[in-house]
Amino acid sequence: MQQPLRIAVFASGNGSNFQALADAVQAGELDATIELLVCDKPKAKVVERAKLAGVEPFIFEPKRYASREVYEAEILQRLTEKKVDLIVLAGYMRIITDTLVTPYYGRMINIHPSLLPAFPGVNAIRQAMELGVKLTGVTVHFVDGGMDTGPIIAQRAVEIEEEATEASVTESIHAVEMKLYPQVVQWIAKGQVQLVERKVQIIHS
Ligand SMILES: Nc1nc2c(c(=O)[nH]1)N[C@@H](CN(C=O)c1ccc(C(=O)N[C@@H](CCC(=O)O)C(=O)O)cc1)CN2
Ligand SMILES: NCC(=O)N[C@@H]1O[C@H](COP(=O)([O-])[O-])[C@@H](O)[C@H]1O
Repeated sequence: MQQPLRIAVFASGNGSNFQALADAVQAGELDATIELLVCDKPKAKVVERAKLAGVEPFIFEPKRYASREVYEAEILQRLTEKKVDLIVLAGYMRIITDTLVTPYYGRMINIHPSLLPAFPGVNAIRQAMELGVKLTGVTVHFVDGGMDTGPIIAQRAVEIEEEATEASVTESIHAVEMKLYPQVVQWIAKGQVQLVERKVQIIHS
């Protein structure tokens, strides 16, 4: 009997993706345990969601640390104590340094609200709307030292209708994310995701 995947979710905001993962675990649809929520914003709604879900929070304030590397070293210690297998970035709005990328390369993923490599970084939906693209979407990728440059695991397209607004596109993208992210984490939990150099192969049973 395979042990559940031990994951840590990193988030900075509302936490709808965290909630989708926690709900999937609760519903028996995700063979994982959420061992830790790491959050850089003490007042973020995701902290409340974690408490309601019984997930231990590790909340930190970057400005209280000498550097990114210092707070990431403290986070790494907690991840090691918790024997975390996979880091899941879910709206975590901090650039991650090699302090975490090096030990967790191939075991750290991110969800991004565009079809990378288009529109990396923050405000991806606004970037897409301002450029007038007709198709955007969602990308789940492994995290490397670059910004949204890691090997792509899965993508889903979202059409931008004529009368669409940033709010309506955000709603459509969130709906896709909340379905896709738990699916991808379950593929990883079942050993169905293989990273070969910079290409990702999904083994569908
Ligand atoms: N090494 C990596 N770190 C992160 C990645 C990644 O692919 N590689 N993805 C991001 C998520 N992200 C966009 O997808 C992103 C998050 C944050 C920023 C950013 O500039 N953050 C500022 C602080 C913003 C704030 O004060 O709230 C910063 O870190 O100085 C850009 C892109 C997660 N990390
Ligand atoms: N650059 C990363 C980025 O923009 N991530 C995006 O932040 C949102 C978090 O929502 P949530 O807090 O409700 O899960 C999600 O849409 C995610 O794709």
